[in-house]
Amino acid sequence: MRTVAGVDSSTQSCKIVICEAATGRVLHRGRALHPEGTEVHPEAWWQALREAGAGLLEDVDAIAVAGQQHGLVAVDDSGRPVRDALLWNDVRSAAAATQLIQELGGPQKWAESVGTVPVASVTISKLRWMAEHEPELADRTAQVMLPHDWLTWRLRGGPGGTAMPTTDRGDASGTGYWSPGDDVYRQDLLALAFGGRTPDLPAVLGPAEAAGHTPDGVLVAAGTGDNMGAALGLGIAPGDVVVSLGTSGTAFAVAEHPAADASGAVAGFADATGRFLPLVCTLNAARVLSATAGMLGTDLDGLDRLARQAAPGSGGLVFLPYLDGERTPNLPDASGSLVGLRRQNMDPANVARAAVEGMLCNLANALEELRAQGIGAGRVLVIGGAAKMPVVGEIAAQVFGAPVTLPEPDEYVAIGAARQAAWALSGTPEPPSWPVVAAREVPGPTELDTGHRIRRAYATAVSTMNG
Ligand SMILES: Nc1ncnc2c1ncn2[C@@H]1O[C@H](COP(=O)(O)OP(=O)(O)O)[C@@H](O)[C@H]1O
Ligand SMILES: O=C(CO)[C@@H](O)[C@H](O)COP(=O)(O)O
Repeated sequence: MRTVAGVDSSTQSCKIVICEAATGRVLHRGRALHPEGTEVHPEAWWQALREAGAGLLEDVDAIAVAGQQHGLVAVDDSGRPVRDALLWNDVRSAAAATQLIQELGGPQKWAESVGTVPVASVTISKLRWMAEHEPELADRTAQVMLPHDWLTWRLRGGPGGTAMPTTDRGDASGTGYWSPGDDVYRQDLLALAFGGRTPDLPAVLGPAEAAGHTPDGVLVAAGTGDNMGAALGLGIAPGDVVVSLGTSGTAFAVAEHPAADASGAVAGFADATGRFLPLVCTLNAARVLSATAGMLGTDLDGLDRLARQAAPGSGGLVFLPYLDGERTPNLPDASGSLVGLRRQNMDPANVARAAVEGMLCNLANALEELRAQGIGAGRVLVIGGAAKMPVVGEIAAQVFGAPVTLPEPDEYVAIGAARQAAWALSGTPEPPSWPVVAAREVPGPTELDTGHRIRRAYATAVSTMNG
């Protein structure tokens, strides 16, 4: 039996699944935590991968890594990182993004050039920040790569070895200097951002192409970004929209054509199959719930119980979930707020429910941004750590005003990476057909008024906050 490993190197942890290559059956799982913070040394991801894969990776036939998108890994001419990686959720590059938009002639130009209008998260904004604030490190930067590129290279020997770094279309599309429409690096934009410097960039591999082999001879597939991995793991159909509630909240769909949204809300990414992955990303999702649970002196099960005790609308409380700033809407310096407190509604149950409603209203707006670009209209699948909380699926249906599909909780990013590894191993034109993911349906609301009321209250609180 041939087996493949899929790695999800996401913000908070590294998760690994070992699957039967022909069928996708998951045989083993591993997990290890990543360090906290928005700056992380890339070797910490490698250590976590080794810890999560201990005793699992020796006998696999192929492996692929799907990683958190956008993180800036800058290395010197010996391949060693010149600083800790700046992650997608590090907002220090917000002003750099604004400068870049102005310098190219506005958001439309960016949307047309690379499908994405820069925000703090995007790699190109981080390069500009580094050029401005750490010019001596920028001068030492010989090559720039992404978290999954680093791990893929590390698997193949990394610094000191003979292998050259690689990436794929999906992850390259989140850099801001690769065009998904034209399939080329935009060296001019790289130079614009990085003070005229043009460090080396990894070769962009096709979907089923292999990056190479580990020193032990295991095939290493191209890998991809974590959201692209989830799309491949779920095997979504045209029209399906995935809402992922991990550290980030994302809403995305597979599309035949690249997106170019000048409003900046929808990022026009590429996917891991040769198509495209228009995506809206929020900075705040699952950790809104863990932080609220902590504040209320309970755990996630306790938060679920409390949220069920409150009525829809949380007695008039609105929780704006911008605890880590926000990316969509683009409010990098925002903080969270609890709006509408009265003596009568000020209890843990209302606060718990308001946190879930607030997180999901932010994602409901993301779904609307996709719809405004003509994307979606089919099933809404909710995945990610926070989807494990039972009340989340119910409130999602209410706030989205539609039925919600809850795939059986699993590591779909890692499964997608494993499927990519099986694809590279098989050499077939299409990915191996793995079984349809088991899912539970939460019916849409019997009346739409309650959901509308919750979303109106949320929109009012947002516009009051924006002055
Ligand atoms: N039962 C649960 N209810 C709510 N949140 C959960 C639950 N289980 C895990 N989480 C949260 O999910 C998050 C991890 O989800 P995951 O999708 O793995 O994120 P990431 O890929 O960003 O690392 C953590 O913030 C964790 O607190
Ligand atoms: O920046 C984005 C998407 O553009 C994030 O979705 C990151 O890819 C991190 O993902 P998670 O760790 O939250 O899964």
